[in-house]
Amino acid sequence: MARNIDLAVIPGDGIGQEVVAQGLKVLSAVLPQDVKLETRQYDLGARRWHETGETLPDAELERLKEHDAILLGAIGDPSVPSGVLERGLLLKLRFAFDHYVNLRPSKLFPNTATPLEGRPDIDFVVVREGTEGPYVGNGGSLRTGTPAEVATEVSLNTAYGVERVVRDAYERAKARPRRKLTLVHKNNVLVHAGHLWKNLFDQVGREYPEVTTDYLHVDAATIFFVTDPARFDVIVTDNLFGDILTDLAAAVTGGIGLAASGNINPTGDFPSMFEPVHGSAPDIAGTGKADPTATILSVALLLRHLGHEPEATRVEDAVSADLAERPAARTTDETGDAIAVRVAG
Ligand SMILES: NC(=O)C1=CN([C@@H]2O[C@H](COP(=O)(O)OP(=O)(O)OC[C@H]3O[C@@H](n4cnc5c(N)ncnc54)[C@H](O)[C@@H]3O)[C@@H](O)[C@H]2O)C=CC1
Ligand SMILES: CC(C)CC(=O)C(=O)O
Ligand SMILES: [Mg+2]
Repeated sequence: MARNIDLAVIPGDGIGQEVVAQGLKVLSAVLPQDVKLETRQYDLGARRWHETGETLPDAELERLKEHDAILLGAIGDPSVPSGVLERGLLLKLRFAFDHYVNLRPSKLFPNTATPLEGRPDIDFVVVREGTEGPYVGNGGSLRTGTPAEVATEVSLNTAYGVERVVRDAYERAKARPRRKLTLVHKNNVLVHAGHLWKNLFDQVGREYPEVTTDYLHVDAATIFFVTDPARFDVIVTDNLFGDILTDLAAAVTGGIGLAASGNINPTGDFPSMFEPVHGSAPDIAGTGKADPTATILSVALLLRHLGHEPEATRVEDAVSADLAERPAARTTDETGDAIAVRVAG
């Protein structure tokens, strides 16, 4: 495997620009001298759309394919109609690069805010399906804008798509000490998609007798995320449920500013993409209040994905140490600097 890293960087919108700068700072600081980091910035997002009407031109998509991985900040801005950039840029990337595993780890770090009593030992990972479900854009509206309007948003679930993500989740569960996998869906109501998921979950599970399994309806899962999150080890779920659950997971494990993610293409046919779970946070953009930790932890996931395990661990340890001593009032830049100093030293 090539030791050098050829990275595409899409800072995007709002705080995306601010947090990605900190992620890159830490990445440069953690890499040993014999690993060369090459980055290419892609100007994609609201500014580009206003100037040219483009979201993600095909030529850029082609060029992005050539990189080892992508680091993304966040996409979306109030000045652009809702969905234009989210669908036309972010989801287009996830679908085009077949990021079918959306990996979202949750850990309760020391000294972080949590509404949970007794600071339980939370360490779970959500494997969110990334290319199907209600996010495929299969829908439309009739009699738009009239009192008789009807709108549909169809959830697409294929045996191919479900089986591969379920199998990935079993593999991850098998490799962890607790070896437990929970399927979250809503198969008491969404019977067509729900039964497809449950049947494949059970079928694939027969190949993993060492993994303990569990099923929860998504509404009940939200209860346990708050009352008993330590019960979870690996969770596998669909695109929409996973999106919602992982914001909740972030809120109970230190805040949205700490939640990292990887959009993984496990086959290696396309570059995987790493980004914080949060969005562009227009309410705090430009204030220096954005916490860059989620992006820095996403850099750790990126390093691990590219085979730089010691460096990934160094970043995670540095974040943990920084959080344990982090002063209350810190700017985005100061947090990036503090973690960069720790990984370098
Ligand atoms: N992956 C992506 O690029 C995502 C993009 N979005 C887009 O971002 C825009 C804003 O979406 P929202 O629903 O407001 O979600 P959001 O995640 O941007 O913000 C929700 C709340 O969390 C806070 N927050 C988010 N990140 C933070 C950080 N690093 N440090 C401190 N506080 C932070 C914000 O200030 C806000 O109060 C929309 O256009 C949305 O579509 C939303 C989620 C993911
Ligand atoms: C903005 C959406 C496309 C996605 C989202 O909220 C997420 O992936 O967490
Ligand atoms: Mg989300």
